[in-house]
Amino acid sequence: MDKISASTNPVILQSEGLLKYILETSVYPREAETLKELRNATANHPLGFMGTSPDAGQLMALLLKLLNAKKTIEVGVFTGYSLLLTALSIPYNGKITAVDPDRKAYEIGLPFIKKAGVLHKIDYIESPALPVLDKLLDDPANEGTFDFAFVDADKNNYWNYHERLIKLVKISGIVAYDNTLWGGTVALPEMVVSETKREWRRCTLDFNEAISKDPRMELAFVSIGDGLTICRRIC
Ligand SMILES: C[S@@+](CC[C@H](N)C(=O)[O-])C[C@H]1O[C@@H](n2cnc3c(N)ncnc32)[C@H](O)[C@@H]1O
Ligand SMILES: O=c1cc(-c2ccc(O)cc2)oc2c(O)c(O)ccc12
Repeated sequence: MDKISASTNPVILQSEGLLKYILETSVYPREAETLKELRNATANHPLGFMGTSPDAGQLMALLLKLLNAKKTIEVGVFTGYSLLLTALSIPYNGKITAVDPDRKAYEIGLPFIKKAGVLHKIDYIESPALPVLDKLLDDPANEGTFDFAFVDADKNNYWNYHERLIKLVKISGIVAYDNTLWGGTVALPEMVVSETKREWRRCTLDFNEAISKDPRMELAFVSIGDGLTICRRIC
C-alpha cells in the first residue's frame, strides 16, 4: 500500500484527502514499478521529503512525451526519482545530463535505474551545477540543443540556472522549476514563516517575480506538488 509521504505536500492543495484521491486514482496505479521501488527506498532517508512529488512527476513525464524530448538536463538529482522518470519517458537513444554534488544519494536510486534498463541514457556529473552549465556554454555548439531541463536544487541559484538554461534549451524547449510555491510560504507573511524557510522563501519570491517578467519565455505556474513553473523558450 502506498503511503502519502512528506514529499507530497498537502499544504498546496489544502486537503490531504484530495491529494490522496489524486495519487490513488491516477498517479500510483500508473507509476512504473521501478519508480515506485525507488520512491519507497528513499522514504526512510532523512531528507526523503525532497524527492519530486509523484503527481508533478507524472506531469513532467507527459510533457517529455508531448515534446518528444531526446536531450535533457537535470539540476538536482538526489536519489533519482525525477531522473528515472525522465529516463523512462525519453527514447532508447535519449540522453540526460544529470548534475548533483551528492553522489551518495544518487547511489540509493542507482539499482532501480539499472533495473529499469535506462542507465545508458544518463550522464551523471557529481558537481555543483553552475560550473557544469558554464562549461557547456563555453562550447557554442551546445547552445539551443536541449529539449528539456528540470531544476530542483538550491533555490538561491534558480535565476543563475535560468540565465544559463535559456541559452542551452532550444526555442520551443522547456525548462521546469520545482518548489516555486515553497510549501505555500510564498503567500504567507514573512513573520508566520519558520526561520528555516525564510531565506529560500525570499529567493523563491524573487525568482517568481523575475521569471513572470521574462519576455523570452511563455510560462505556466502550476499548483501541483510544491509548485511547478513550466517555461517554454520563445526566442
Ligand atoms: C530536492 S533535491 C532533488 C530531488 C530530485 N529531483 C528527486 O526527484 O528526488 C535537491 C538536490 O539538489 C542538490 N543540490 C544542492 N546544491 C546543488 C548545486 N549547487 N548544484 C546541483 N545540485 C545541487 C542536492 O544535493 C539535492 O540532491
Ligand atoms: O526542504 C527542502 C530542501 C531542499 C533543498 C535543500 C538544500 C539544497 O541544496 C537543495 C534543496 O529541497 C526541497 C525540495 O526540493 C522539496 O520538494 C521539499 C523540501 C525541500
